[in-house]
Amino acid sequence: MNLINVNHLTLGYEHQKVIKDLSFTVEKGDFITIIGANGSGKSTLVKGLLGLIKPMQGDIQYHIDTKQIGYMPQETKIDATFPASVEEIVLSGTLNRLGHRPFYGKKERKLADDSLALLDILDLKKKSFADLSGGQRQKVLLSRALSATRELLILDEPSNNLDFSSREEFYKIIHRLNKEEGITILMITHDLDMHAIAGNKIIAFEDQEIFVGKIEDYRRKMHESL
Ligand SMILES: Nc1ncnc2c1ncn2[C@@H]1O[C@H](COP(=O)(O)OP(=O)(O)OP(=O)(O)O)[C@@H](O)[C@H]1O
Repeated sequence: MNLINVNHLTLGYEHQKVIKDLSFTVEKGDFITIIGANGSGKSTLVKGLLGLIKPMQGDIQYHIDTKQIGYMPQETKIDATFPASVEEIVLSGTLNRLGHRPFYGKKERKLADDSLALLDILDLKKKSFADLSGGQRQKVLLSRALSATRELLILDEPSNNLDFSSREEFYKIIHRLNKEEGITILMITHDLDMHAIAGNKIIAFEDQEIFVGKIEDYRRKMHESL
């Protein structure tokens, strides 16, 4: 089942085209890794998928309620000294579900608790975000995205700033969410270690072209070009 169809998409800013004629599909259960050098267009693609910038050419067709797309930004884009508790941050993931109600209800609180429990960090609920380690903060931000949706998550460099073991743990969690919870994942990563690149599909921004395909085909291509 296709969740998103990207058709001949060209994206960019004013007169600069960053992504040209890109086509791919996001199917339910996919785990798509997005790699590429700094400035190659990864975040631009995510902005396009989130509807924050409009296609210059081509289009994106959604076969999913766009409210069911959860986004986890780079941790560096969040002020770590932001004076909020873990609970408040994770609850804010449910804002889209509130509609016209001004306050969080029982349902939202349960969802936030469930999301924390899913990542085994319910014990952090009352802590201040500012007091957490980098790895814990990433999990809190992932819990917030899970409070928004269990359908499709877009993760922007979730392993940024994490030490080796926290990174390994984080990748394991994301894989579990994909395999066991059936959550479709699109993940930007800077981690070019082929072992870290996992999932079933890859979008690789290269010098002259964008490779879209299966991870094993990408591995083979890289191997052949050595
Ligand atoms: N708001 C903007 N206005 C104009 N140009 C932009 C804007 N955001 C990004 N760009 C340009 O678009 C190109 C792609 O940037 P983008 O942020 O998508 O790259 P990226 O692959 O995500 O990089 P990084 O790995 O550093 O996050 C770059 O040349 C960048 O300067």
